[in-house]
Amino acid sequence: LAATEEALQNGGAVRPERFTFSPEPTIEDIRRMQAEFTDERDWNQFHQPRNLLLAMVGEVGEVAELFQWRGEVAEGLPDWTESEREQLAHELSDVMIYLVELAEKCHVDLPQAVLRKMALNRLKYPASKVHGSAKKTHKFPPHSGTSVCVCAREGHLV
Ligand SMILES: Nc1ccn([C@H]2C[C@H](O)[C@@H](COP(=O)(O)OP(=O)(O)OP(=O)(O)O)O2)c(=O)n1
Repeated sequence: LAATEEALQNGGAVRPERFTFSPEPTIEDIRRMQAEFTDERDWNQFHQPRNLLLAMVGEVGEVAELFQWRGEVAEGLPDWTESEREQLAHELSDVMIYLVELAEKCHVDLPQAVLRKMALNRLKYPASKVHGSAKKTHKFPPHSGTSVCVCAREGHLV
């Protein structure tokens, strides 16, 4: 029934089901688990913001290495082996772990910051204006991104 409803909404075309994540762990769960990991090892002394940023960028490089020289790959990575997919899962997790800890150490409440940023994205790229086009049709004036305060809940302006 759901597929039929979606097909009707899409003018008859059946889209493959979207891949979704598990609801847990939350970003706060990840922050807490990584905090426990670093506390247990007395590693906070090394985990200042700049070091975490460099560690994260290094892990982004490791993700890039997995895609290097392969050409474009289709969604779901159909031609990758299980081992290559697991390697990718490890490297993406490393990026996420360092990103979350970097945000923590910079006192950025990441889940809420994401909501505010998505609300700004919606304002900058109204669906009615940009539908089907990847062009940058509108730019904020310089510095407005840092001074505009948007209150957002669940990605919508309130
Ligand atoms: N000082 C450190 C070292 C590691 N980690 C954690 C966070 C990352 O999730 C993971 C990174 O470990 P490695 O530096 O060993 O990197 P890789 O797992 O990618 O191994 P390699 O670089 O050998 O491929 O371990 C950490 O929090 N702080």
